[in-house]
Amino acid sequence: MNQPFGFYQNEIYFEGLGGVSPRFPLTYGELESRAEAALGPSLWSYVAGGAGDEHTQRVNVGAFERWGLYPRMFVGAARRDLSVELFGMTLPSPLFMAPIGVLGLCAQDGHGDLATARAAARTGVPMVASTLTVDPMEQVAAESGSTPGFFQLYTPTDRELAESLVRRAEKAGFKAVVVTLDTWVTGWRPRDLSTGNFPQLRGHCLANYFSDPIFRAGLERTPEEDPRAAVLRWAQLFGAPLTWDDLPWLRSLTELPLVVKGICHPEDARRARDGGVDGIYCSNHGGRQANGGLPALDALPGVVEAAGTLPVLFDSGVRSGTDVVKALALGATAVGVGRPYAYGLALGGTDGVVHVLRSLLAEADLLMAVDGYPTLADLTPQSLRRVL
Ligand SMILES: Cc1cc2nc3c(=O)[nH]c(=O)nc-3n(C[C@H](O)[C@H](O)[C@H](O)COP(=O)(O)O)c2cc1C
Ligand SMILES: CCCCC(=O)C(=O)O
Repeated sequence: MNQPFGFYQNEIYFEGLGGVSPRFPLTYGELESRAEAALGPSLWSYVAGGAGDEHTQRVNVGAFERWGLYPRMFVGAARRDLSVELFGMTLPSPLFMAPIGVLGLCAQDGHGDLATARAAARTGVPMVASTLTVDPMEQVAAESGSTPGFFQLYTPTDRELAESLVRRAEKAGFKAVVVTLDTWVTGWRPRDLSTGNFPQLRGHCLANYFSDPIFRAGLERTPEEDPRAAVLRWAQLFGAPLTWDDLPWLRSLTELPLVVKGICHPEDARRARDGGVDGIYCSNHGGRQANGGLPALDALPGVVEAAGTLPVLFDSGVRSGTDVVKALALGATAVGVGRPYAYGLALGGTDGVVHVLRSLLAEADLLMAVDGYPTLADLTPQSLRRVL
């Protein structure tokens, strides 16, 4: 489904909904409540939960309500073009799927990363595959068809292992490497601490490590023979607390476009740009890591300015097509959806993810039609007004 988006009117009302299905929820509230029932208490609290009292998570979402889009008339936006250039590729829309570790477990059959990659293939919306997938990255990459996929790296303390993961990602055909900087240690997450529920510690979602020759070489017995020891080894290796001194090494890991995720301060954006990255990913991890209170959307304009000509990817709090449009107007090149697509996966596998993505795109597209913004270039900070 790589056609330009701009035909939703016909698709939605006359052509069998174009992947948007009335079987699935059309409001975020209903999506959330049905996902809660489908996921069950422990997975639900892991996916839906955040750091501290989840203030940051809430303000991430609330920040979008503080902006309003000016409607413009006499524009004749009969056809919209939502396509975007990113890392030398033309994507049909600016939407992408943010990396979600444990995503695999959200599908009824436990192979949600593969189901999501199939949704990427069907929609043209790229998936950023987490390091923490249930199935190895090679299998995830193979399911995404002609839609480019990106690999998200959690940088282990063992550099050889990091290098091996990146080599495998290149070989598997991923088109960019996204290094997540804000999660070398897990944040204070009361919901998970109270239940002792960290799926990774039960050995879930560690396929990329357990299948890795460097990881395996560091074990006395294989993960199949002694899964407990393998999980403990993983926990020791998981996250390197990186400094700016490590950026040249990260840069040297690959010739693929390198993106750094978790940047919210303009000064960090500037230093990353000067350090040779190809993209800046403004995100506060959906409020799961720190409860510092800064909505990611409020950090976006400063990051965009500091990034200069580099593309800026954005996530954290996107719940609707109007949110996508507002993030674009504030300067994002591409906008990531997180929890909502995991909920779609929980409800309906690949079809559920396609539904969520197509609903977001349909709503964004229709907003651009009605309010008179036919292309992404028409969306600028001047298109918005602060309303609260
Ligand atoms: C259950 C869950 C697991 C996540 N795992 C990862 C991960 O493995 N790597 C990563 O960079 N970000 C991870 N994230 C963060 C997302 O990429 C994204 O930043 C966040 O979901 C955005 O917030 P939102 O979902 O509230 O919009 C995870 C988020 C959730 C909800
Ligand atoms: C150690 C955390 C890995 C998954 C993740 O990023 C998240 O749960 O937010």
